[in-house]
Amino acid sequence: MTAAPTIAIVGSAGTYGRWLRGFFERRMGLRVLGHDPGDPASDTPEALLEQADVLLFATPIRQTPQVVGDYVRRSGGREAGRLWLDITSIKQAPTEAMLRSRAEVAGLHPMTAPPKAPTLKGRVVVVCESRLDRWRPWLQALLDALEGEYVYADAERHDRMMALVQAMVHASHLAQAGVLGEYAGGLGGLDAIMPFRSASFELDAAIAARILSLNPAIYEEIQFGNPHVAGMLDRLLAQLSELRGLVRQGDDAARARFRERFLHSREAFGAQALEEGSYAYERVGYLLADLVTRRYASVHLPEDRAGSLRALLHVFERHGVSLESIHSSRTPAGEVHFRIGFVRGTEPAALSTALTEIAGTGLGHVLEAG
Ligand SMILES: NC(=O)C1=CN([C@@H]2O[C@H](COP(=O)(O)OP(=O)(O)OC[C@H]3O[C@@H](n4cnc5c(N)ncnc54)[C@H](O)[C@@H]3O)[C@@H](O)[C@H]2O)C=CC1
Ligand SMILES: O=C(O)C(=O)Cc1ccc(O)cc1
Repeated sequence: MTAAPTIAIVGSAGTYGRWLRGFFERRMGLRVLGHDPGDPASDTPEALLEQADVLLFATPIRQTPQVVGDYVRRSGGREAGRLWLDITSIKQAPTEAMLRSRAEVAGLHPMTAPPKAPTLKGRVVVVCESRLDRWRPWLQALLDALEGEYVYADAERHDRMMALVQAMVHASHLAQAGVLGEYAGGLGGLDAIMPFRSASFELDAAIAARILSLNPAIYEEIQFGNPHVAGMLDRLLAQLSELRGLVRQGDDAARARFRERFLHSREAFGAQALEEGSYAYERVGYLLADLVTRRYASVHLPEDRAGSLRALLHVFERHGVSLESIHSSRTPAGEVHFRIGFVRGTEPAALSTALTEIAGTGLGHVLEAG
């Protein structure tokens, strides 16, 4: 084990492979090799096995156990004393395949698509520590550098959890997307439905849209590649069937049964989870409401120093422009920017002068204004 190991990424041209290369090179200052059939200029598998201390599999879920098996064969024992990692969304089969090598083994599962930020700060990462010894301190250094929120589980427990955390959520939103598609003819599609939205509908539609925008192979495999999913779908379907039966029955007994079930689920959640979840929902509701503000500006403050936000706000104050909301988030480069909403009736000329002054003095970069 070395303090600055050479990393090799299998699947280096993929979405996560590219993000990870940037992370290892820029944030950890490590040498990175990579192989990907999609990138003819990438290194050969043999170069990876010959030169790398850490091998990381970032390959499609369905292929990963087979790809790992291929590397076990090619490596032929050279992997002893090295570390093999994977980031597959399903853990059991890839982990079993990696354990057939002589390498130390850990599985990581970032619960997010590669973010636009340079690290996984604030994002949950599941860690399956399968066979760790001398690489444990370096793995910890990697986790520290990634800045994630870590939860530990063995591969089997991970997959059971994912049947709920991912497969159930995806399945129910895909079902919603299907129903919305079927209703589109009669009601005019999502464009016609959205003006009637509740915050819940907006969030659910956003989740469905997100699922439908990302790599379909991942969503397919999260359903089809996890042995715990079929049982979860049975339960989901049973719950919906029972509800449908009660609604069709429609009498007081059915309503009583509905209330009973409702109360039962409330108890199962527990008072604290209900309170926290409801509060989280309210906060998101305020955020969504702020985002529909007619007049807004997104501003990046290039000077990361105490007082620069105050200086920015002072410009609005001097031009008589009142703020309605202010939120911060990250640009694709990982820089913080502020989205500022202005009160109804804001004078467009005053706002425009203020924004011109902000850009002109270099106080802030105005990324977007409306
Ligand atoms: N994209 C996401 O949102 C997340 C992905 N993951 C996991 O990360 C892994 C990779 O996902 P993505 O980067 O999104 O997929 P991707 O499809 O963008 O990338 C996979 C890459 O692997 C390459 N590949 C296929 N067979 C190979 C082989 N034999 N040797 C070397 N490379 C090979 C492909 O050419 C492709 O470039 C998956 O296991 C997925 O479950 C985990 C969390 C989130
Ligand atoms: O960021 C999102 O929308 C996702 O939920 C993406 C995602 C896809 C697969 C994973 O295993 C984890 C996260």
